[in-house]
Amino acid sequence: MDFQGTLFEAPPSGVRSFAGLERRALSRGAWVDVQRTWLPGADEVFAALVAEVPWRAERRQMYDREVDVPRLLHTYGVGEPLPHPVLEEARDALSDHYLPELGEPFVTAGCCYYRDGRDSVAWHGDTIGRGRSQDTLVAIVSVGDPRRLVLRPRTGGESIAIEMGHGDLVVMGGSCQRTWEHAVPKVAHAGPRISVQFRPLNVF
Ligand SMILES: O=C(O)CCC(=O)C(=O)O
Ligand SMILES: [Fe+2]
Repeated sequence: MDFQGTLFEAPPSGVRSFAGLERRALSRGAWVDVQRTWLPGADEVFAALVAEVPWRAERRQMYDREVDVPRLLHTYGVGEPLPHPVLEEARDALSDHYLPELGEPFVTAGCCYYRDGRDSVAWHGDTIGRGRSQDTLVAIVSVGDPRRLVLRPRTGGESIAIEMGHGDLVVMGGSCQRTWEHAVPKVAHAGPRISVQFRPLNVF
């Protein structure tokens, strides 16, 4: 390798490049796409999200008591500006790239803040709304410490795990929300991680 070689290396790909996207077909028409280190400026995006998202803790009823949902949340609805311009570019690039399959744009951005390894989300599908009955896509951009996204078929069977690292893109597609479930399990040690999930209209 001569010195000049490094001068001609490809620049960081940015959100318009899906060249490294890898699709993994799951059963029953579900699939996941993974593109590592996709989001440029992931450090800056992480800092902007920590500082600017109006994070709220949710409570939910668990048997006879109310408990904290173990992560902080905020959702940006249709037309609401996102806390960093790169996230808007990312959403628009995803809308363009997946248009042939999805047939509509991504319009909302759900944000989740996992403060440490005790924060998590239990097994679920994003089935409030159309995900219950129709194929759809949910695109996740992850920043901060890596955490595992685990997926399992609803009918039973082996689960798979995908590590979501700083700047990675993971897209769940096809029947994934209704035929599979996903979770982010607790771990003994983890620093903060923020997930941004882009969804089309009426998918939650
Ligand atoms: O943390 C993640 O990336 C996944 C979050 C998730 O599945 C959800 O909020 O529906
Ligand atoms: Fe989900």
